[in-house]
Amino acid sequence: MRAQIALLPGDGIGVEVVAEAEKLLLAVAAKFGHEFSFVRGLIGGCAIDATGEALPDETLSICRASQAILLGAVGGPKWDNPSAKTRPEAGLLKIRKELGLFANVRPIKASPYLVQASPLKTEIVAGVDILFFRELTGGLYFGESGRKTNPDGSETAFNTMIYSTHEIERIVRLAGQAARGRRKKVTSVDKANVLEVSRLWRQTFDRVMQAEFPDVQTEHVLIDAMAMHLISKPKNFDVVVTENLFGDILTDEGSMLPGSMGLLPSASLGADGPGLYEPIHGSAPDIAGKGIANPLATILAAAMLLRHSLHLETEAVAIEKAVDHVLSRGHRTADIAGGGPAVSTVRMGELVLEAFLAV
Ligand SMILES: NC(=O)c1ccc[n+]([C@@H]2O[C@H](COP(=O)([O-])OP(=O)(O)OC[C@H]3O[C@@H](n4cnc5c(N)ncnc54)[C@H](O)[C@@H]3O)[C@@H](O)[C@H]2O)c1
Ligand SMILES: CC(C)[C@H](C(=O)O)[C@@H](O)C(=O)O
Ligand SMILES: [Mg+2]
Repeated sequence: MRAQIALLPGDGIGVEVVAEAEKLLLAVAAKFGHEFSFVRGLIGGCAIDATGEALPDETLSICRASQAILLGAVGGPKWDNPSAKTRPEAGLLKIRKELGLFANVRPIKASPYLVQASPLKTEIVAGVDILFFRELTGGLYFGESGRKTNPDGSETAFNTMIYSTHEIERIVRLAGQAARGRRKKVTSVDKANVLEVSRLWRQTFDRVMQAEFPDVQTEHVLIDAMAMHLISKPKNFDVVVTENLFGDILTDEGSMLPGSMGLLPSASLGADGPGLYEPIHGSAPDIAGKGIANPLATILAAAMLLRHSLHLETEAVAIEKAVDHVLSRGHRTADIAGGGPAVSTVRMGELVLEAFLAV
């Protein structure tokens, strides 16, 4: 098949990990006879430096003209000034909103080869397989916000958590559909004991699930309790659906089940148009430029890209198997090495490539 893929490496380790995923995509094209063309775009801090905008129009056009987008990460201390006109993260929020990418799918699967990499006990993490659906274009991230100076010179700032029925319905539907192909359970996470938005979320979830997915088991868990259950009994969860900020926080926490942020990919999907694929982690300024970042999250995001946007299931599975193989042989980047010997970002990319070419 022919496909155009937009590459947006972004900032910090984004550049390092996207380079490794790109090599894998090139190898997929060569091995399976596809024609992939890559177009590069600026996003985040590098885009602010070059154009003054975190998401230049040109990048958006490139993305709209592509079948899928692979993104590294945005942000870093250089652009952290709280009074700056714009921030790198604004570029990411804008691309999600502009492309209507309301569903952020984040699989959290503990590899049998990596149980030692988790700070949690083996009996807790072994066998964990959770699929998060994080709503991505609503909630506190996109509600009305502002800042004003009070008469006494102090300041007040606010953000608004806002959701409408149709925004909740569409993400709940995707979660219900996914559960049907899995263990048929959906957990909805909210704060309905306090927030009006969560009460609407809960009612809408119940209505959609009862009417359209009566065969799927459902439960509600409050966000604070979920933060605990996620690490005390993670095997209780199959599909989890939640609003934007709760999903952001819970999935970073959840990365400690497999053992590292550097292992978790994600897909951001809309009703139509290109999907956006990225690791869940950020630009990791503490390790950027050292060549030690784990590229597996981004390589696995490339596998999700092949599966969801290009419908190349065999190719996606081939990449996932190559990653498994490399981990089964004991190769580790520093984040999952537990102080033992570690390979570099580039070497990990090469090892996956070799394993991919060998099968
Ligand atoms: N999607 C994104 O682009 C995205 C996501 C999260 C954070 N950010 C941005 O990234 C910047 C840094 O944020 P942060 O430090 O809070 O979060 P981060 O995810 O960048 O890093 C958190 C910790 O995890 C480690 N880590 C992350 N990815 C890793 C990898 N692939 N291999 C090994 N270790 C890895 C980092 O070294 C760091 O110690 C901020 O500007 C933030 O806004 C961007
Ligand atoms: C960088 C930031 C805007 C982003 C988010 O909060 O969505 C990140 O943390 C993520 O998880 O993709
Ligand atoms: Mg996050």
